[in-house]
Amino acid sequence: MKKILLIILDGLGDRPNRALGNKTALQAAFKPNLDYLADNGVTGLMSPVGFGIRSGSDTSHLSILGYNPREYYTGRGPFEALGLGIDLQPGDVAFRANFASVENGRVTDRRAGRIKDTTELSRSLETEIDGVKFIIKSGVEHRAALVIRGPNLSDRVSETDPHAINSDIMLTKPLSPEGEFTSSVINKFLIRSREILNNHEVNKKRIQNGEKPANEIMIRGAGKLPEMPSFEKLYGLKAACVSGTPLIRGIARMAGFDILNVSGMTGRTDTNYENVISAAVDALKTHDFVLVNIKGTDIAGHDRKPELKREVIEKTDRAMEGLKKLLDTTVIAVTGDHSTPCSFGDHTGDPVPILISTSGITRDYVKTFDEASVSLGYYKITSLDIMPLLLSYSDRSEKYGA
Ligand SMILES: O=C(O)[C@@H](CO)OP(=O)(O)O
Repeated sequence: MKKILLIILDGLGDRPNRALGNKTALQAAFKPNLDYLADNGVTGLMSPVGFGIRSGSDTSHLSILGYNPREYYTGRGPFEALGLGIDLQPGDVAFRANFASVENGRVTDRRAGRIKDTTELSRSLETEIDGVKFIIKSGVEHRAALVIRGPNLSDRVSETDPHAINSDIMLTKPLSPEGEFTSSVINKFLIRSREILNNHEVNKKRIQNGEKPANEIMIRGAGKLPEMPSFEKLYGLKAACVSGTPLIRGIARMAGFDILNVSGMTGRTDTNYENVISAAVDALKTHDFVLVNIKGTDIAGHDRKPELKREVIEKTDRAMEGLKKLLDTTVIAVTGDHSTPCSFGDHTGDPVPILISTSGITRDYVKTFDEASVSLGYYKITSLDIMPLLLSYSDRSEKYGA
């Protein structure tokens, strides 16, 4: 039986970009190590969740790990909260929150200039209103998690993220009668937060320095704690997660993974790629399955920066130099969780390249790892097919039938 290393470059898939000579970032990148693995493996295109679905990183990662989101997904919020170390309790409602910039009642930046640190801002917003406790914890850049705790709370409330700039700021609405109390108490919190954030020293300083203020908190992905069987129970695999992204850490925590901390791992484009990959290689000594998530590709896609996306791919590739040596004992798979084309600036339903490499595998004829090349590869699959394939290539599958 072999070990399994699954490396996910977040938002990897792309479309041809004029700035890169009509190539995708993968096509334009110098990536000898990814190409080596593709050449010495099988490749193909993988559609996250299903063909043409514009999945989020939450539903796609769940499905890649074999948890059908249609069965287990209750919203993004609980995973963000768990990933930030909040001990979510049954009855809590959790949200993903963005610190955003607002001018004259309109959102000018959904990410407040990718602000570096919102810890002080989050601290200033914690409160209790009408018997409901508001717990807010900062994540990487503009990201945060909001958890509300109290009796009779419902996740049947609308989001306040317009997902577009120049849109009016929003309040929540109940999505059904059971969401009425929750919506009204959240709106009190949001109105109070605007006041606090607009007068906060951090924002005054940002404006003085010519930076956008983080003066609005927008929420989305309401959900309660999901119930999921552990990864070990599902597959008999002891698993570890190497990711600087709280959402991914939260999904892995829910699945019972060991969550590793790595020096220099930031969850941004400036992460220490060498440390991330070598921590994963180390973890293979003590674990059967290691999941790595590299977030930089998705950040570059959202920010419409094809050169940056190419750079993230090249840095990841360089850090992967030593992986060839593992192929006798390990199945190595590389893919994305969805496409974030730089030309679109958001997730699309385009399929993502996938490679699976290990010694002794029957190779296909593909020699380079990019969207067009792997379309000639062996597989056209959805994310729900990945775990059965990894189990089979690592000689861990149970026989189906007698
Ligand atoms: O967290 C993120 O990186 C993205 C989703 O991929 O969300 P947002 O657009 O709110 O930054």
